[in-house]
Amino acid sequence: MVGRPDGPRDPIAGPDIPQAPFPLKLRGPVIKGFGRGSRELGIPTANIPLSGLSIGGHDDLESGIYYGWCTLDHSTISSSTTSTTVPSATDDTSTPLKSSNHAVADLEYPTPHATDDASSGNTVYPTVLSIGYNPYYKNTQRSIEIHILANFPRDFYGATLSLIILGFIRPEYDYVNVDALVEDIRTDIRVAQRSLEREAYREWRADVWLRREASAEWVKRKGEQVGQTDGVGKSQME
Ligand SMILES: Cc1cc2nc3c(=O)[nH]c(=O)nc-3n(C[C@H](O)[C@H](O)[C@H](O)COP(=O)(O)O)c2cc1C
Ligand SMILES: Nc1ncnc2c1ncn2[C@@H]1O[C@H](COP(=O)(O)OP(=O)(O)O)[C@@H](O)[C@H]1O
Repeated sequence: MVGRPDGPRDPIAGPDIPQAPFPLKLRGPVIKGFGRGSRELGIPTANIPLSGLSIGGHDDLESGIYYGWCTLDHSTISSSTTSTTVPSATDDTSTPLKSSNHAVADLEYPTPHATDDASSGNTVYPTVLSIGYNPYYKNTQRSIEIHILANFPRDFYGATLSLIILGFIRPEYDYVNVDALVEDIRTDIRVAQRSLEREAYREWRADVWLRREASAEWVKRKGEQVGQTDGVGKSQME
């Protein structure tokens, strides 16, 4: 795996209009990751199961850092987030630490866009995400890790996260230390923010995929498929 190349980063990623394979539409329940995002990096990332990529047949999507829009449906939290039922990517069954975002606390996040009434689950957030093996940590399993450009008062494990990926920023790299990784993620956040401000990217916030009705329908169908015992998702380690 390559280390990060020297030199300045581009301020914007991707063409003025999203091009194939984008948009990519993913959905899944927020599950536990390795607990490093908040604790070690100060940048929380919401993980969804790898099976989220299968929805559009994107299992072989290139690993790397992407940006897009997402929504959260909090209504699935109460039914699927006790300490025993949240699917976990680790063997760690301890209560997750309260999220901490100290490495990005100074970044100004835009006011989220409400396509509808915010309490109805249709608040659309800009996101930057990593799909891959986190070479700095040498993971053996691929994971989908989504940092939402917003400040949340508490964790939302079990929420259903719907995502539209619109662009690719860079491949994953290994780093000399954690500060170098954090610095690049901070740049990714700014790149994502600027890239999404373009009109042809902004208009995707209104897509039906991000609406609560679409996620509710998906949760219902998934429940019918797997039965009541399995909850709404699988662990990403499966
Ligand atoms: C925008 C973004 C870029 C990232 N880039 C890299 C990278 O280049 N190399 C890497 O090893 N990990 C990268 N990561 C992944 C972090 O290492 C990962 O989020 C962290 O290990 C937390 O994992 P956890 O949520 O499973 O605890 C990136 C994460 C984000 C959100
Ligand atoms: N801005 C944010 N973006 C993503 N997740 C957030 C954010 N703020 C709080 N969270 C919460 O923090 C959790 C991620 O914290 P993290 O330390 O990375 O743990 P994990 O390894 O379990 O993913 C998410 O699952 C979510 O519940």
